[in-house]
Amino acid sequence: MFSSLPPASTASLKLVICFSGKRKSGKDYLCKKLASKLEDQGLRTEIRGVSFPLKEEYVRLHQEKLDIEKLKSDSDYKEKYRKDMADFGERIRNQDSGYFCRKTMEYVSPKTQVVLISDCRRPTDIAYFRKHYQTFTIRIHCPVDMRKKRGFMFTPGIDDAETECALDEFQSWDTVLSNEEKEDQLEERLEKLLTDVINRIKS
Ligand SMILES: Nc1ncnc2c1ncn2[C@@H]1O[C@H](COP(=O)(O)OP(=O)(O)OP(=O)(O)O)[C@@H](O)[C@H]1O
Repeated sequence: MFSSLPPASTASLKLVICFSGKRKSGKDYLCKKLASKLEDQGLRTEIRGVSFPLKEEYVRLHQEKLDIEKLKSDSDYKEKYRKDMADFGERIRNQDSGYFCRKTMEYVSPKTQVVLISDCRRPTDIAYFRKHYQTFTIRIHCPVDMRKKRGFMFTPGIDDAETECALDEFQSWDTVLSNEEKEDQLEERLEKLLTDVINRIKS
């Protein structure tokens, strides 16, 4: 029923950058910053999420009138449906752990050179991208106090679930990036990250 072979439409692709981090650690924020720096270097980028096709299929299969754009944003709306969607994703992943990784790559333009995956949550996500593409993996660290300032509130059943914790003990990141510093320190780290990513593309 499922196939986890990568889609064939990624002819120009040089690198898949995998972001991981706890809720409100700054995955989307840093993903956009890095994408913008890569674009400045003349590279065509695209931000995708493992959860994007999950959300799209969840909406398609459910009778309720869900708003996909609101589900992709940081609103209360997203929080309300997060748990049920996670369970839905789990059922599909149990049959094919690479299903949503492959699905999200199906939407990538053939002209895209660097894909940034904003939300890797499991070792199987990392394993999928490493198996099929040249990758660069990034774990974002951000203290809980700072995450709270950015909108995090511990929610039992979500923040202690596998979707939020499965990569806590994962060790083999290409880099660990702290997102607690002041803006100028972060800028320095992003420039270093950009150099490392470009080197990976050239390797
Ligand atoms: N270094 C930073 N400086 C200023 N604002 C930041 C910084 N990092 C993140 N933010 C802000 O904090 C909030 C949470 O960040 P973001 O949405 O990127 O987190 P996330 O890890 O993608 O969260 P989620 O897991 O819920 O999707 C956003 O409003 C974002 O703009």
